[in-house]
Amino acid sequence: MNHETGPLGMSNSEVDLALFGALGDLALRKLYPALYQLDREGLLPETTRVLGLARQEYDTAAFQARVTEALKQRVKASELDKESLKRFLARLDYARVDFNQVEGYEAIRGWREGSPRPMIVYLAVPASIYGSICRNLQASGSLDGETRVVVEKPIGYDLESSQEINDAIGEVFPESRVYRIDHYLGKETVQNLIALRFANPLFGTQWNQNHISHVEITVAEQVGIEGRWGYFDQAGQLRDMVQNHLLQLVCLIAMDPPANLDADAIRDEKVKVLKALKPFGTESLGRDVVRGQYTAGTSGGQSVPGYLEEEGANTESHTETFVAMKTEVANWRWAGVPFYLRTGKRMPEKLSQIVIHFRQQPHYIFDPDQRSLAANKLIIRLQPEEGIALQVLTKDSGLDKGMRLRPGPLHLDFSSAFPKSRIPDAYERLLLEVMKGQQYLFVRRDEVEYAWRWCDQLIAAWEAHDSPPRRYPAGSWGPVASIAMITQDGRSWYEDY
Ligand SMILES: NC(=O)C1=CN([C@@H]2O[C@H](COP(=O)(O)OP(=O)(O)OC[C@H]3O[C@@H](n4cnc5c(N)ncnc54)[C@H](OP(=O)(O)O)[C@@H]3O)[C@@H](O)[C@H]2O)C=CC1
Ligand SMILES: O=C1O[C@H](COP(=O)(O)O)[C@@H](O)[C@H](O)[C@H]1O
Repeated sequence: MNHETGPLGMSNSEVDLALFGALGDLALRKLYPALYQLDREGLLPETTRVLGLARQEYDTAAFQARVTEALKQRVKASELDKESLKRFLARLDYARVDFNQVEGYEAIRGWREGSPRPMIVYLAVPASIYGSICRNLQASGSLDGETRVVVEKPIGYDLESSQEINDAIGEVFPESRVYRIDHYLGKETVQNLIALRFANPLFGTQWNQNHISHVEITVAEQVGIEGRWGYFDQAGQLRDMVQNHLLQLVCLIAMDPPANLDADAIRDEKVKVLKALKPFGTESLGRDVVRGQYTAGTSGGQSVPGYLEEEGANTESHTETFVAMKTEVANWRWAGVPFYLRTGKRMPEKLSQIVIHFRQQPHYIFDPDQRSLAANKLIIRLQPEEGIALQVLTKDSGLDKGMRLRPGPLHLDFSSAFPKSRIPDAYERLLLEVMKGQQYLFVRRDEVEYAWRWCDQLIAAWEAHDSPPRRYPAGSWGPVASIAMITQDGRSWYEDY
């Protein structure tokens, strides 16, 4: 094992992890599989222990059995070996606690008795109870000056509610010990964006409005709302996906080079991008933003219900399950370069990709019929099949082709380029970084707030117009208007890879 050594001679990642919401969806689907994989790869120090906290009547053995069941559903059988599983389960304890009652928090102190390791408190619970948990942790004497807290998105529903939540966390934890998760920042290719942009002079010199004509970001989900009507109908796709994941991607594409890789150097640059996002006015709202809601259709060859027929649905709902928009980062580097964003549920496939479209050569000398081909594209695929492809033009081979051009990719497919390395899930990376005490992949308070500020003005404009979302059948690429939105600029959503 290779862990850096920290204070007290312990490795920086030697920690105790208290997991609030231990029997919830996020914990079962994402956190235990990620912790298990870290353990299996030898990245969890032997001393690391996990205390699961929830209000159900379990004992440690029943909890371990529930975690085993979750791992069997989520981890490939070939990666779930007996020895690793046994070692992982031995780290787990359980305590039944009502998070709103300070009395139950004694269980944490008991579990921590004598531990020299810092504690990580992971709040896998609704944001509405973050404040109450932080206060109870403090009142029960469970904290020390090293405890870190991890919180999930969405932080609030708008700027005001996010400020209340962040204030409540901030009364107990300084910003340097708050880790706000946006799991897109843990995805392998998203981190590669930083390497690609700032390690390659080839791109560094071209990365601005002189050389880039437009940027596309598609985050398409095949799933619907997965039984989360209660949460999703209050949120909608703008709050659920754009306010956090898509705006983080915009930041990483548009930010200026940070002075170094320190968390605050990176986050300072991201905040500048959020501040420079152009707000929508009445005219641009109608032209540059499309909201959609799925109706019944097919997904993966199966018939699926429309949004208004999902379990628990309110048939009057105008909540959007799809958004497409054209926006701009109004600054020196990006003025005049459209950023086209689209994200939706129940699309034909799961596909997250960024396409950087470079400008054409100023003077074109090849076949006029091929002129539309004549621009390079950089395609950054986040999922599935993570990879990066640069589309370049070469001469078509063959004696009869003359100087015909042929577009083709210079392709880096991560799984074939690095065949032995498993691509880790985002939560593995993020958990590891919290354990090491490194914040650069986590979102600072001002980032959350500037992102809300921009979304709030858009939501206010929608509410003022109160028009229903456009319908699109499940299994399609969204409302036709989202295609018209980009074709009105003489462009189209990129579909090949
Ligand atoms: N699920 C996901 O894929 C994602 C989730 N998130 C965020 O992660 C967080 C957790 O989400 P998710 O796992 O889906 O939520 P769940 O509702 O599935 O899980 C929450 C857990 O917290 C427990 N809990 C809630 N209130 C209390 C309380 N007062 N006392 C004791 N236990 C309590 C619940 O217990 P009980 O079952 O008894 O109510 C449950 O175990 C949320 O902030 C969510 O927005 C973010 C991205 C994706
Ligand atoms: O945060 C969320 O993300 C998921 C999509 O994540 P991905 O890693 O599968 O792309 C989304 O389904 C969910 O609604 C949202 O809350």
